[in-house]
Amino acid sequence: MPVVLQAHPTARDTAVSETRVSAGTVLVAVPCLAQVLLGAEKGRRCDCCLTPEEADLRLRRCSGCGSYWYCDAQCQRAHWPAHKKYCSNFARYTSSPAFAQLQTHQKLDAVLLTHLLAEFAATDTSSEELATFASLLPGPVSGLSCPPTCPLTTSRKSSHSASELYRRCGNNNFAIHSHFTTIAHGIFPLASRLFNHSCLPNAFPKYTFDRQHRVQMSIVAMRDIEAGEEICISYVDPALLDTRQQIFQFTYGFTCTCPSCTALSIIRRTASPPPISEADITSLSTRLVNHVFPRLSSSDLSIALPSTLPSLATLPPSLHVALHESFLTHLTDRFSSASHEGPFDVALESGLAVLALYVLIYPPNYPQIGLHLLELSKTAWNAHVTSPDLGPSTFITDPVHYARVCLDLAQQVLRIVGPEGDPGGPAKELEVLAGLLSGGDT
Ligand SMILES: C[S@@+](CC[C@H](N)C(=O)[O-])C[C@H]1O[C@@H](n2cnc3c(N)ncnc32)[C@H](O)[C@@H]1O
Repeated sequence: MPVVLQAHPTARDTAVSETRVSAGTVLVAVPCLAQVLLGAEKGRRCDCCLTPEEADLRLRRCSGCGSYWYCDAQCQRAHWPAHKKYCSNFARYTSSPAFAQLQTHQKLDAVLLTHLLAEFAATDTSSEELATFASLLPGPVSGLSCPPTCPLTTSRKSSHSASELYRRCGNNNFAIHSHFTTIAHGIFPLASRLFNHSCLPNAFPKYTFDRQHRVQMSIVAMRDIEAGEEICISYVDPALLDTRQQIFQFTYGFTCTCPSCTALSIIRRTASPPPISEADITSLSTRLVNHVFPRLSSSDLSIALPSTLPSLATLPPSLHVALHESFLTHLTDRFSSASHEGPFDVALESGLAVLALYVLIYPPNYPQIGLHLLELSKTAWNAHVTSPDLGPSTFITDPVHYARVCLDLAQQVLRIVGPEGDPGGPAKELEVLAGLLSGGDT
């Protein structure tokens, strides 16, 4: 493992790279200690390895509780040492008034904590994973009231109380995603022990599911990292420009001082209110695109993604209003409502403005940039197929060329994170689109 811990002035420790690593390198791969599926995924994925039900995989239900599903006997056996601690009590627990009155996110927390307590009851106390979890920094709120957990059928007393473990759940809890959409929450003690947060991270956690390794998190370098450089991941979506600092304080107990947060705090002191009228949003979008992609012209629409970060600190004051979360929301709404059925000139122009904002907010190669480039490429292809004449207002005169440029960039960005989550997804879409764009129909 090319990662070592070093003392950090405010965060106890931080992970540092021991050697130079290149973009795409898996820095560490760690197992999941306990996980809980989101409600919408329950019964659709194996509770042990998170593999989704497919035509050739019918999940089997636990006959003891009727609430857990497995690929097969192998997954059920792997889950059983912990699951048997709450299996016979689980149905009574979830229908109890104490559980029923919890909000959805509290129910998830309560079941995750139950799973964690069952792991502690089922596993040898000398387990490194459990010891690492127990040694994690607790969250900021000390008098946190622990949600009701399912009573365990065990006589063995854990040396850790539920409330002690619960204090470590909030700030050491990862959203497990497939194709960059959350499907479950999980505890990965070693990753929690190692990685601090930055809104401009140089690494990204991806998840893979299989029966052999169950659920695994891999921390991937998103760019080349020098020996001695701190390795950080982002705990929240950096695009939460207005709210992320509150989340850090409330959930994690720190104030983020990364270059992006420092620049934002200065910008916020003078920025005007966000634009509301359609005309103001359109004018701001155009100025933003011209600033981020100065080489973009109507004759050659090759988008050049800046290879070094266009810093928020050097954003002209006239563009500071673009950094309100509501502006990004306006643009993404405009893009998604027009990108399937048109008008395509609106979709392509608002989509380019979203890309300009993403390039400012996210670090180079962040998957959201690649996913958005894929959407832009699909939109340009749809425009070519359904409305070959985009009309005089659009600056994109050759949608097929534009689709190719966006596809190439999307491939470059998404290749760095590599295969993750379920089969299919963006990797498959890239392949299909590449096939269409290389066909004779252009
Ligand atoms: C998942 S742990 C990270 C590992 C931790 N540094 C350690 O030594 O165990 C999360 C906690 O680390 C601290 N932390 C993480 N990122 C930080 C940052 N950028 N600045 C200050 N504290 C941070 C906070 O206390 C947070 O609740």
